[in-house]
Order: sequence, then C-alpha cells, then structure tokens
Amino acid sequence: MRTTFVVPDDLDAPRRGDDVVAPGDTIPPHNPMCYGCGPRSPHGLHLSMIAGEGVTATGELLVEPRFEGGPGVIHGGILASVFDESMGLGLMLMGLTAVTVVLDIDYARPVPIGTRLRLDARVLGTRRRQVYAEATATVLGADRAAGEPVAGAHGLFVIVDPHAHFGPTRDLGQKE
Ligand SMILES: CCCCCCCCCCCCCC(=O)SCCNC(=O)CCNC(=O)[C@H](O)C(C)(C)COP(=O)(O)OP(=O)(O)OC[C@H]1O[C@@H](n2cnc3c(N)ncnc32)[C@H](O)[C@@H]1OP(=O)(O)O
Repeated sequence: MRTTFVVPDDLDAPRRGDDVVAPGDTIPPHNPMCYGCGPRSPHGLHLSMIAGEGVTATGELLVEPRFEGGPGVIHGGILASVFDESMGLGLMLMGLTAVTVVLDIDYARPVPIGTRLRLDARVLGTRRRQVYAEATATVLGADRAAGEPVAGAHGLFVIVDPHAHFGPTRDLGQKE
C-alpha cells in the first residue's frame, strides 16, 4: 500500500477493554441508525465486523450496484466510509468512544460491482487521546495475486466523552 500518512513510531500499545465482546463475536453497532453499521439505517452500509485477537476486527462487504461510482466500480467515498466504519468498530474493542479526525485512503485497484471484499482493521497504538488504526480490503474468492489488498486506509481517531460530544446533537438523531 502507498500512503503519505505518517504513523508515529512512539505509540503506546493498544489495550483491549475489559468488558468487550470476545474474539469471534460480532461487534455490536454503536448506533442503530449509523450509516456505516446501523441495522436500521435505511440506506446504510449495514457493515458488520467480527472481533479478532487483540484490537483487530474482520468483516466482509458485497459491493452492491447501489455503491457504484465510475461505470461498474465502487464509489471512492463509499469505500472511505467502509474503512472509517471498520476501523471505528475495531476501535470499540478498546472499550472507549473515539471519532475520526483524519482518514487516509489508498485506492490501489478499481473494485468492480459484485466483488466481495474482506476487511481487516487493526488499531496500531495510542498517544494520549489519539488512536491510530489501519485497515485493508482484499478480494474474496478471486485469483488476485496472493490476496494483495485492492485498497487500504489509515485513520486517526480522538477519544471523546460521548455525553459531552453527542449531547448537543443527540436530539437531532433519527429515531428508531
Ligand atoms: C454513544 C456511543 C457513540 C459511539 C460513536 C462512535 C464510535 C465508532 C465510530 C465509528 C466510525 C465513524 C467515525 C466517524 O465518522 S466520526 C465523525 C467524523 N468526525 C467528527 O465529527 C470529529 C469532529 N472533530 C471534533 O469534534 C474535535 O476535533 C475533537 C472532539 C475530535 C477534538 O477536539 P478537542 O477540542 O476535544 O481536542 P483537541 O483539539 O485538543 O485534540 C485532542 C487531540 O487530538 C489531536 N487532533 C485533533 N484533530 C487532529 C487532526 N486533525 N490531526 C492530528 N491530530 C489531531 C490534537 O492534536 C490533540 O492531541 P494531543 O495534544 O492530545 O496529543
């Protein structure tokens, strides 16, 4: 993957939260109406991620026709949303709330509609309130050389107090 995103080399190791789902279990959506993971979001991605060991998560995404950008391929903004959400869900394994402040995407190959992608997300480490994460997308069931990623992402998230952060906007949220 090629990127200009700089991951500091002095990060603290990520620590899994005490009261989070076990490896192999589905990470619950943080908001039922979330565009990325919410099961009740009418036009959302409905992304679901499975907890791995440590602070890692995996998922799958079928590139549906509604995700089209250029003729026959996924829209780059959709893929950015997929990465944002997959890293965000992985980060929840730390048992905290954090929001994205920087999202960096490497669109390495065009991704055709109908492709089934495997998503791998991993928290790299923390520095004070900052949390660094990365994710990759590889094509499932294809003969693409040795599972080379078709896209990758880095994210910088900042830990927030959810009540203070979402308090002023919570009433604007769509109700279930
Ligand atoms: C209830 C449950 C809800 C769950 C929700 C989500 C979970 C899952 C989500 C799922 C996925 C979807 C996710 C989504 O889509 S999240 C939606 C998109 N993101 C946002 O809306 C975030 C908007 N930004 C903010 O609200 C503020 O900037 C926050 C609150 C984040 C920080 O403002 P605050 O005034 O509080 O703090 P600070 O400014 O002192 O900064 C603090 C630290 O952060 C560092 N910093 C800040 N910005 C940058 C930057 N650009 N590059 C590098 N570093 C940056 C800064 O240097 C400092 O570092 P340090 O000096 O401490 O070292």
